[in-house]
Amino acid sequence: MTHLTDTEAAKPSGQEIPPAALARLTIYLRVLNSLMAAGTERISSEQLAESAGVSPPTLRKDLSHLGSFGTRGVGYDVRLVSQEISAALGLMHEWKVAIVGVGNLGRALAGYSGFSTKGFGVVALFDADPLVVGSEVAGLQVSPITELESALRKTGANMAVMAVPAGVAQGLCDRLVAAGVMSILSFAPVVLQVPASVQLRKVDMATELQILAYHAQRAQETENNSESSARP
Ligand SMILES: NC(=O)c1ccc[n+]([C@@H]2O[C@H](COP(=O)([O-])OP(=O)(O)OC[C@H]3O[C@@H](n4cnc5c(N)ncnc54)[C@H](O)[C@@H]3O)[C@@H](O)[C@H]2O)c1
Repeated sequence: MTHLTDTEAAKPSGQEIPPAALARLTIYLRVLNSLMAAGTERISSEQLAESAGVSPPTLRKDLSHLGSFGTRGVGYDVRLVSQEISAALGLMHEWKVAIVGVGNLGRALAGYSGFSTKGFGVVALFDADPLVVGSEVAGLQVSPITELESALRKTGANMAVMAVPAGVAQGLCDRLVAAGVMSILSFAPVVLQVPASVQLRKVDMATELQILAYHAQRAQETENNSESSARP
């Protein structure tokens, strides 16, 4: 069994972490944070890999993007690795999130307590509907979308979540970018254009469900084929 200590070597500088590794780092972070909450101080790479559902070599390769965690022996220091991952993911930074569109989804996101525990504070809510503007959601008053730029400045929001209909998404996205928001997460089912310097992530649930349906169908086909070939 391989154990590693937390001795830190020089970090590889300026290298971009591949997207698949980045996604897995968030899983390691979740596992490490629950271990920390349970009072666990050290963990072997095998145990951490198993809890995260990856192979130990994958785990070690992913963590190598953050630097070397060193010598064999006593396992990973849970707090240290969690801090390193948080730093690499930009989570030591204070993220102030504005939610644009306070309908079904925006309202649910605004009230989600998991954001603040992960370092994302919702600081502003915007909507265009006069019935929604001025109402209080998750302790914040919904601002009119006409005040987007001034309220972003006032609150210092540096990240935005768009939960608006597809038809208005590009226009609002352009306004967010012009106001200096460089990180945007959109739920609108539409392709958005942003300058290369802006990070845009899209959550497309319909596409995810279609991919899931494809895999479920493939699994069913494989099962049917193996059953028919097993028949005498
Ligand atoms: N609800 C879901 O489960 C779900 C799932 C996947 C994707 N989506 C997508 O997320 C988006 C929001 O979905 P929803 O269910 O919350 O819709 P919704 O109609 O309940 O909410 C949309 C909100 O956007 C506001 N809005 C409209 N135009 C605006 C503008 N120009 N400026 C600011 N606010 C504006 C509306 O007033 C409304 O409050 C949609 O694009 C939808 O397709 C929703």
